[in-house]
Amino acid sequence: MKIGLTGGIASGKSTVGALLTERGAVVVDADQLAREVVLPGEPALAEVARRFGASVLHEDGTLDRKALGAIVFGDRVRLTELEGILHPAIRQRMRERLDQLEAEDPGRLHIADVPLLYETGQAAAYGRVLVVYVPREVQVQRLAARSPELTAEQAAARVDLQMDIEEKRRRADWVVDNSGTREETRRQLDALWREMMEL
Ligand SMILES: CC(C)(COP(=O)(O)OP(=O)(O)OC[C@H]1O[C@@H](n2cnc3c(N)ncnc32)[C@H](O)[C@@H]1O)[C@@H](O)C(=O)NCCC(=O)NCCS
Ligand SMILES: Nc1ncnc2c1ncn2[C@@H]1O[C@H](COP(=O)(O)OP(=O)(O)OP(=O)(O)O)[C@@H](O)[C@H]1O
Repeated sequence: MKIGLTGGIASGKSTVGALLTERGAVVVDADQLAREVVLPGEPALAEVARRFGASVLHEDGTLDRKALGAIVFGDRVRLTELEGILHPAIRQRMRERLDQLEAEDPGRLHIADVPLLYETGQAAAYGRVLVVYVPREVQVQRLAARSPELTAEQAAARVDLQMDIEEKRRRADWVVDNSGTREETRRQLDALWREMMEL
């Protein structure tokens, strides 16, 4: 069965993904695929450069992610334009990667870490969805701590570009609350893993 892993920005998806990997799951990260589809030579990179201009490229032709982020995370219309270029390519790659991994090793649990799983209407593609939850204030705090270049307002604005995390928690099949210590999260994962193994 394919399982979806989601949450909000800086809620702890990668942290939980690593705990699941430790236990034997195979996790495919949509943020990683989003990087692959804009590598030099990929059609999506050419399209991004055409629409957003040379200022979003480094001198060697690779994507300047910080420069592009500074444009799109401050402008919903431009973010939607970027998503229109990248999301179809990311989705296709996710499907291919999961199918390939499942064919190679059907006994394992295959998990897709997709930050925008609910926003992009993909929940139905997964048998179960696990949401990594922290309250909005903790999201903003951890995002600001991880990205010192952002002001508190910019960190809050990035959080608010996504669906409210309380709504994601309501829609979830499983919830891991990552607002406590890493040890507390690990303990929740141990219990959840036993449940997952019985699927
Ligand atoms: C704008 C880009 C180049 C900035 O790159 P950067 O390396 O600084 O950030 P990174 O990709 O690691 O994303 C960090 C986090 O930002 C959030 N985020 C990314 N894209 C979006 C988006 N379209 N809407 C809301 N939040 C987003 C996610 O929580 C993600 O985990 C990049 O985020 C991007 O290409 N975004 C569009 C593709 C997309 O929607 N990716 C989300 C996963 S499918
Ligand atoms: N339980 C915790 N206690 C304290 N800090 C934590 C905890 N879990 C994660 N963090 C920190 O919070 C930040 C966000 O965690 P992580 O990168 O796992 O989130 P994410 O949901 O994958 O983020 P994004 O979607 O933005 O890539 C990281 O700096 C991480 O080290």
